[in-house]
Amino acid sequence: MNILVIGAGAWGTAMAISAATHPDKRSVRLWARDEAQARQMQAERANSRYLAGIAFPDALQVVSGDVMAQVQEADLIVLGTPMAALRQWLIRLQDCRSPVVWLCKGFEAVAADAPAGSHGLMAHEVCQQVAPQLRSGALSGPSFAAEVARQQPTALVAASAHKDVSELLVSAFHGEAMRVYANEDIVGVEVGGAVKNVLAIATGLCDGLSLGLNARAALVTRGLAEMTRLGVALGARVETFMGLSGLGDLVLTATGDLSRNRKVGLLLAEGKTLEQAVTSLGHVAEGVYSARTVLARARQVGVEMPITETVVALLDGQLPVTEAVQHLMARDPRGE
Ligand SMILES: NC(=O)C1=CN([C@@H]2O[C@H](COP(=O)(O)OP(=O)(O)OC[C@H]3O[C@@H](n4cnc5c(N)ncnc54)[C@H](O)[C@@H]3O)[C@@H](O)[C@H]2O)C=CC1
Ligand SMILES: O=C(CO)COP(=O)(O)O
Repeated sequence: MNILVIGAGAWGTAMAISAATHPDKRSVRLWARDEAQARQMQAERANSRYLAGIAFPDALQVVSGDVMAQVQEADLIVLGTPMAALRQWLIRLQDCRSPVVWLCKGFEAVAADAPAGSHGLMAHEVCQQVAPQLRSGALSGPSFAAEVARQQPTALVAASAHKDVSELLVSAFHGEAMRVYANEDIVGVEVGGAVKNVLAIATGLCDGLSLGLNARAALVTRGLAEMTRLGVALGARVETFMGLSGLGDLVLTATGDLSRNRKVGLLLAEGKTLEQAVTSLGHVAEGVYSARTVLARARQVGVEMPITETVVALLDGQLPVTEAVQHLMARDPRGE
């Protein structure tokens, strides 16, 4: 199988390493848009900017330049870019004959001053809009790039409306260190992947303010409830939220110190501005860009998401960090 990964950040690189170490021989190319970065990776046989200290396997080739020539030769195209670049890539790849899958977890961003009622889309909705003929899907689930790149055991979920696409994803990545489960519920998988990032900002804040383990467990549990409410209202299945891309990724991201979204919350608790927090990461934290859209979509379908609402107020500078918890605790009592 010939796999092309587009986007050489932490996650694209980790998944390219994972596919290239698969016991069944694969040819894996990792395409970087920055030619200087590609040359450096070729020389060092590592991605020192995004995944320092992890050597590339022999079957991984780093490429740059004319991407469409690379696309022609691929049996599977994996988009490893952030959500913000997804739309432009799907437009470029709309006539592609091979399946295209994405790794990004988020909803399209909306500007703070966007007209009321405007909202961004989930990745599969963007695909339906700009490239409906593509055979496409998403790969998601609890997975820190550094652990996947070091071949530490990981389980992912392959979501697609096309059975042959999820089967291809399973055969591309399922191996000794990685299990890949298929799931037809792409709405549930994408809602889980996007909302857990927003909730991880909240738990980072909670832990940074030393509010305790009880508070963190409450945020994770009530966060799962609001994620599930939104997903079901958008057409997802409840069970998906008990799976890898729901509870699994929420627990990982909300409690794991490798998470960039959690780190944003920790940095805000330290008194950093949002800009300082985001700049210091050196990687994308999708929750920062998705939170407003998650809330807009929730309001549109009449779903309450108090934790997300609090995170949005914080990110928009409408609520001081120290008042965020009182904001949540002051809510009227209700049934669980
Ligand atoms: N890092 C992780 O552990 C995981 C990340 N993800 C998701 O994967 C996505 C990417 O995350 P990371 O790789 O960690 O981000 P990153 O910040 O480490 O790297 C992003 C990469 O995308 C490239 N890029 C940006 N715009 C591009 C464009 N238009 N064309 C081509 N390349 C472009 C950047 O140059 C950079 O190499 C995010 O949506 C993230 O939520 C999902 C699972 C795990
Ligand atoms: O999606 C991830 C783990 O599954 C990575 O989370 P962060 O983007 O918060 O690092």
